[in-house]
Amino acid sequence: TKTPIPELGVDTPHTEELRSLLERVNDWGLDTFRIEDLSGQRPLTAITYKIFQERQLLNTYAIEPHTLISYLLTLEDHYQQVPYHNKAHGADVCQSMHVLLNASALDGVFTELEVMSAIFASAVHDVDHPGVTNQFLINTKSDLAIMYNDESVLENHHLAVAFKLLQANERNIFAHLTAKQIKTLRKMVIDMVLATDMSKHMQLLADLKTMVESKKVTGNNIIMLESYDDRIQVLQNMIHCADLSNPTKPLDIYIKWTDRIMEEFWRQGDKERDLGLEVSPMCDRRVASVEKHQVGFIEFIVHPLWETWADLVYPDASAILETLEQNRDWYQARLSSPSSTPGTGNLSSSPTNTNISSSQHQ
Ligand SMILES: COc1ccc(C2=NN(C3CCN(c4ncnc5ccsc45)CC3)C(=O)[C@@H]3CC=CC[C@H]23)cc1OCc1ccccc1C(F)(F)F
Ligand SMILES: [Mg+2]
Ligand SMILES: [Zn+2]
Repeated sequence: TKTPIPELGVDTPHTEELRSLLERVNDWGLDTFRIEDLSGQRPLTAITYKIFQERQLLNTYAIEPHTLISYLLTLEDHYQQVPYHNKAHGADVCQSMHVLLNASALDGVFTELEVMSAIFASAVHDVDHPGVTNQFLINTKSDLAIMYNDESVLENHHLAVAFKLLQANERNIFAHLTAKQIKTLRKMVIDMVLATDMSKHMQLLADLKTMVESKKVTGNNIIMLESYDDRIQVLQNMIHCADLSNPTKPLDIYIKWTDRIMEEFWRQGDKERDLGLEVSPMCDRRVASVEKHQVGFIEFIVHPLWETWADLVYPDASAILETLEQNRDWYQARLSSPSSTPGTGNLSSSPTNTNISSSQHQ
């Protein structure tokens, strides 16, 4: 006899409002920040629990609700309180992956196990992120860099933490999977989370372009993926797209993510300065060029990736690509013309030019 689980998996006085917000879990641009506030600071548990229910994964894999909630709450508690790579980002990438999996060009393409692997991988993909880059961990000869020999240090750590948490019986959500299913899920989750290391970006994108050029579809425009390599390559690009989806979201949400990543990189710069290390150019709050970074990020990384993804699943991601291009133009415009109203030094914040410091950092 255990304590009954609340309807939405989390204890909150805002059940009505949270329920209606979670009804929109299938929509691109869901406001994860609002869900964080309404769920008692449990966005990852609330969103992932809703997605598992929505996809009937608890029934398909005989997952006990208590076990899923226990795993999700503990997973969420292992996300660190850093400005960007915190539990809200985990929740956001998980929900974004959920929507990407619903593309009609992918209808019936992935098995239930592959779908659960993708949702799980997204939810865990940045767990225990310390708010500094791989390069910083390597440069400072951190225990993590020593442990993982400078290779995808963060991403290896996220995976190890995620799987370690499964070892407790009360958290083992995969207890009723066969040995073969667990083996397959584990390999796919490892392959997906390792693919979120930005140093793999160029290779991932090159392979995706090759796949688009040789795209094979069925009669009703559904992509055919024969080999494991093809299937995992698409799933790797999906989690990578979800991880790089901030600039494709509604502008007010995108700006909040920008504020958070800037603060996280600037705090790293502060640490580098205090350690007498060379401050990475993108981490120096004294040479703040927020708009320049966003325009560069979209031009060189985000748009090439999303343009290729939009080709693969055409026409499913066209609206997302449209929003990305509008957001790029917005930042571009603020780059060329200084702010119209004098005195508001902060240029990267919301259209109403509110002061950056007013935005909430976790
Ligand atoms: C919402 O905004 C961002 C969200 C996530 C990231 C993330 N960035 N990166 C890397 C950081 C280094 N990168 C580059 N370094 C130098 N020159 C260029 C030129 C174009 S990219 C790039 C490539 C992207 C990560 O590894 C993070 C972890 C995993 C996924 C994505 C995360 C970056 C955001 O804004 C951009 C940015 C912000 C602040 C400073 C610099 C940048 C900058 F534009 F530089 F990225
Ligand atoms: Mg990461
Ligand atoms: Zn991430």
